[in-house]
Amino acid sequence: MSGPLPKVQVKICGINDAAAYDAACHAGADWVGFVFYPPSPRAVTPEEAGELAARGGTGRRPLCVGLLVDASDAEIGEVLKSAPLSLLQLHGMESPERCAAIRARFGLPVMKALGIATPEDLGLLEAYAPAVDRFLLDAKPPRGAALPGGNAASFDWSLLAGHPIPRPWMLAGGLTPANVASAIRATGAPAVDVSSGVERMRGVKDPVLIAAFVAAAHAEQE
Ligand SMILES: O=C(O)c1ccccc1NCC(=O)[C@H](O)[C@H](O)COP(=O)(O)O
Repeated sequence: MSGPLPKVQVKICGINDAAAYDAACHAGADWVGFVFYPPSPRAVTPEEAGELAARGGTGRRPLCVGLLVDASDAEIGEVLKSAPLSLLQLHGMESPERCAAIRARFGLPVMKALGIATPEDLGLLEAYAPAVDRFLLDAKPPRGAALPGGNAASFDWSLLAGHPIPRPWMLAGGLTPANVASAIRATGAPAVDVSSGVERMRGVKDPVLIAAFVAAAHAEQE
């Protein structure tokens, strides 16, 4: 017996104000991402993330993802005192051993972000697989970029064609309401992640673009 195919899941990353949080809830996003990386224009404090996640709303509540960049145990512990996270997104140079240690210490699932530019980059998947619960496949930061992610850069999606990915995963990097459907069709991504593509200016989310992105992704099926 076969039922309807599952919808592609959506994460809206870099939520930093109430309008964006409410728009993500209302649109039916599956996850919202909070950036705990002070140099980012999207950064929030753990307390701000906790307040946003506690907002009521008419829509379904998305799960909260904490984005961390080479954070220490002490920093992660501070974040978890205030922010109710369901998933830790590690977006720095964390090794497989560090990912495993964070997962064991904090008892939360870990999603490792990997920058993809060549077929060799996909070779890292096997090394990380035992240490993580999920992958986020993103573009590498452009030369000279100030941030390790959230740069509106995409990678060559054809690199993923026919390549087994040994954990659940999300596609990220340069996605927008206009290109997310083609990205899903080209890669078979079961989930997608966006930040810049739903902003009206760097660091400022646009509720209309959030709604358009979620609708375009949810119109696709795995
Ligand atoms: O968004 C940031 O400011 C950021 C800072 C440091 C590390 C990662 C960061 N963002 C990651 C993301 O928002 C996404 O997971 C991904 O890179 C896609 O971003 P975009 O291309 O802007 O949609």
